[in-house]
Amino acid sequence: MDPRSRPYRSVLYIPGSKPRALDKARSLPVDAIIFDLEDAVAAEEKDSARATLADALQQGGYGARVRIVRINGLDTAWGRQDAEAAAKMDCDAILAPKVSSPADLEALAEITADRPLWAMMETPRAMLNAAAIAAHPALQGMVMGTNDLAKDMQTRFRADRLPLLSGLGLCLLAAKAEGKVIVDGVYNAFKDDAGLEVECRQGRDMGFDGKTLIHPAQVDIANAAFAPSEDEIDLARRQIAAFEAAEAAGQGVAVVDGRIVENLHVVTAREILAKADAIAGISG
Ligand SMILES: CC(C)(COP(=O)(O)OP(=O)(O)OC[C@H]1O[C@@H](n2cnc3c(N)ncnc32)[C@H](O)[C@@H]1OP(=O)(O)O)[C@@H](O)C(=O)NCCC(=O)NCCSC(=O)C[C@H](O)C(=O)O
Ligand SMILES: [Mg+2]
Repeated sequence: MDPRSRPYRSVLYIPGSKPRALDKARSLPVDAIIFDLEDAVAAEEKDSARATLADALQQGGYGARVRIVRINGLDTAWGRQDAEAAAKMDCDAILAPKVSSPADLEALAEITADRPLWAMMETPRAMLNAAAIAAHPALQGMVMGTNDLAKDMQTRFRADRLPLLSGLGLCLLAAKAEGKVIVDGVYNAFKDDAGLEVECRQGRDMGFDGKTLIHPAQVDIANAAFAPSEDEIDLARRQIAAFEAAEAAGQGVAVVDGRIVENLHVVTAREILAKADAIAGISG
């Protein structure tokens, strides 16, 4: 299946070291899960987390949720063992942290062979190399790592994310140019629903496929923000009908709600309906 035809509205990080959270995720309405061996796992738990995670994935029960395993970097004490173990796990993709160039993906692919790869985009160099990273043939998707990016850029937190926008934009352009999935970074204040909603809306407006999350309480907000709204679905249907009627009458342009509708708008309208169908398919 084309990875871009699946919804990625909500992508929840779960520490690979926490059996209770690993179990809870089996019943959460998330589109994808990042099973984390990196930052969410303490150094002394790295080895046991690898085994705990392999067991949980082998037990299964994650349904249609896309299962992505985030390993430690190959430049750490745990990276190589993580990569070898992840290549054997029952998962859909392996996520490499702090990717800065296609060479990082190449080094991982030598260990993980034909497993699909995702890249954490979270260093200033990754922003500058985004196009080359997105073009790597093994790469399926990008995840913005806005915490690490903010750290490396020495930015201050701003609700409008102004300091991060150039990096977010570069990665979006790169992913879209290569037809790869791209999901936005996390919102750390997991009890601040209003702030999360604002950031989800910004991410959706910018073109992200969804948002990475750290807590189950964030899931419904992301699912709603990244799904087509009833109004968008209704407009898409009316645009398609109006354009087909215009075409049948020998015209190349229709007008709906006072705005022109051309072939390119119909492409967008069909994508909206396809996404709504895909969401209904996994929710129903
Ligand atoms: C943030 C947390 C530490 C909060 O944990 P906790 O205090 O246990 O929360 P609750 O008591 O409210 O939990 C209620 C129940 O929900 C389960 N739970 C909590 N978090 C998750 C989760 N992420 N996935 C699944 N289930 C979860 C608890 O087990 C409770 O269940 P139950 O007892 O059965 O009711 C915690 O949420 C947490 O650890 N979150 C993940 C943090 C994480 O993954 N961080 C790393 C990723 S972020 C990052 O690195 C981004 C990037 O690299 C960058 O640079 O930006
Ligand atoms: Mg990070």
